[in-house]
Amino acid sequence: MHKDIDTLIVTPEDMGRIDRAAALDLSSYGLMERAGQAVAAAALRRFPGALRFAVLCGPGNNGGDGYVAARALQEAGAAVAVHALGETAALTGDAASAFACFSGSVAPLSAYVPAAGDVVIDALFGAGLSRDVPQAVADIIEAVCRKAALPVLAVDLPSGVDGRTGQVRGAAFEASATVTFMCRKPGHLLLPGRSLAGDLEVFDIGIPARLLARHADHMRVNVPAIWRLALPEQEGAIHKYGRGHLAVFSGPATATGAARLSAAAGLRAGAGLVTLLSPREALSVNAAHLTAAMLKPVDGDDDLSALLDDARLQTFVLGPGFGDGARARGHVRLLAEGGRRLVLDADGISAFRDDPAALFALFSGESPRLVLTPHDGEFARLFPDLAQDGALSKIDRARKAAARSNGILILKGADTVIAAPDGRVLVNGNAPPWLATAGSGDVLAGIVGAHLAQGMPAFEAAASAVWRHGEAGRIAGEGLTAEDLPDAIPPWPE
Ligand SMILES: NC(=O)C1=CN([C@@H]2O[C@H](COP(=O)(O)OP(=O)(O)OC[C@H]3O[C@@H](n4cnc5c(N)ncnc54)[C@H](OP(=O)(O)O)[C@@H]3O)[C@@H](O)[C@H]2O)[C@H](O)CC1
Ligand SMILES: [K+]
Repeated sequence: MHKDIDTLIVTPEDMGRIDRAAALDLSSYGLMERAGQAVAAAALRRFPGALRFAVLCGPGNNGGDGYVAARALQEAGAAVAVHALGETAALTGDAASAFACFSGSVAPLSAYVPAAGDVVIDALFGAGLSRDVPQAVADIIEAVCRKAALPVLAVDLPSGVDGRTGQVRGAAFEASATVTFMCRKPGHLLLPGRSLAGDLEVFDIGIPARLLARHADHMRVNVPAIWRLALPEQEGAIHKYGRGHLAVFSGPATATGAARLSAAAGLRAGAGLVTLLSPREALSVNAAHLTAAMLKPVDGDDDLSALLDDARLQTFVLGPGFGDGARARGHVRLLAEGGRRLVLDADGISAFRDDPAALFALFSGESPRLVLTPHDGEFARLFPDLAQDGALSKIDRARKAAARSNGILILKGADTVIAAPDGRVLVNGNAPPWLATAGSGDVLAGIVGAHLAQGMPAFEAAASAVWRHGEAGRIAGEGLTAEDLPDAIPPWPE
């Protein structure tokens, strides 16, 4: 995968390892000093009208960053009130040094009374939050965010947001902005953490990139640089079969629209040919609405078997509006045994709810050629134990599900996660909120199918599809319907 550290996502645990490795060569207090200075600079830049900065400092190194920021703000001539959670005498290591360098007074957290004109610098907990916040902190959060509605600048993470999962531990600040260090953490990208962090600034405190790359797991933000090298050939492949042939299964006559949305998206996303495989009873309704896509009758496994004699048909989308679970299972078996690539969505996923292992067995053992596109509810049907395990982050869930199914997982949502069986994970961030509309998932399945049909490896096909789908949502704009999305699919990024 691409090496740039700007896209790297690092868990708090890995960041701790990286800090310890960095401390062998660099002063760890130097890192804290730069972190705290960056927070003070962001505070002055973002809140020029602040009457006072209320710096709330916790018992660990997040609090240490707070003491450095408080000193820097004071030196800049700003009014500062510092409040500490717990005994400052109990501070150790770098946090104790940062506290010792701060010459102003420090009052207990409980004595903080939010005042109009205050900007709160939240340095209570960062990467080290290990359980629900204490009641005293929940009370302060309530007073600051709800009652006084003061602006908050969070140090590393809004206190209460779990950096590994993005989940709220008891209560969490809602920050206008967050300054984090070196790399984004999962909690900055996964909901609800992403929306609680506000504007995110990633500040380089001087940890060498080689340490980050060596100690980080394979998690990144989904940006074009990651899959650009896997894009299909743009020139030369003139023949339309050269751009791949995608086949999309239609549902019954009463539910054909979803598959047509997938088919339209597949054409727009670059498949040379798209064929809709329709039950005979739905042929006329499909024919009435199709222009560029072709149409073939498929009622049962015999029809499909005959079709699979055509070696040009390598890529299929099954699920949008499909309905019939038993038929879906039969088709999926034939496609798997025929070595085909498959995007399994919606009803295609639900068809395996009683025996997910049967699905995984069909696609085991080779490089992935199954792409699963569940939302949370569909995910729970195939992976009930993972869905119920509250300790897992969305990243963990997608990664474990990919390993179990030997498929690429697109775990959908406003914070869609894409995972491969080999452990690579991407978190998507370009989807506008209005993309969550009926039929949007059918369009995504069609784009993935088109990318697979053009010969992209499954992980890159999925990741680039999620990205283009997000861009299409942005381009189509607020108020879009799913019908608007295929035409808004952008060309490949430069
Ligand atoms: N490279 C970097 O990114 C740098 C980051 N820095 C900053 O350091 C923090 C992480 O510091 P750490 O000391 O590991 O963790 P915290 O300060 O976030 O919190 C640990 C202390 O908080 C206590 N704790 C944890 N959860 C709770 C809770 N729910 N209630 C009460 N107390 C809690 C914990 O106590 P334990 O009893 O669990 O031991 C600790 O006392 C990072 O976020 C950055 O801000 C550095 O500046 C250097 C570089
Ligand atoms: K914080």
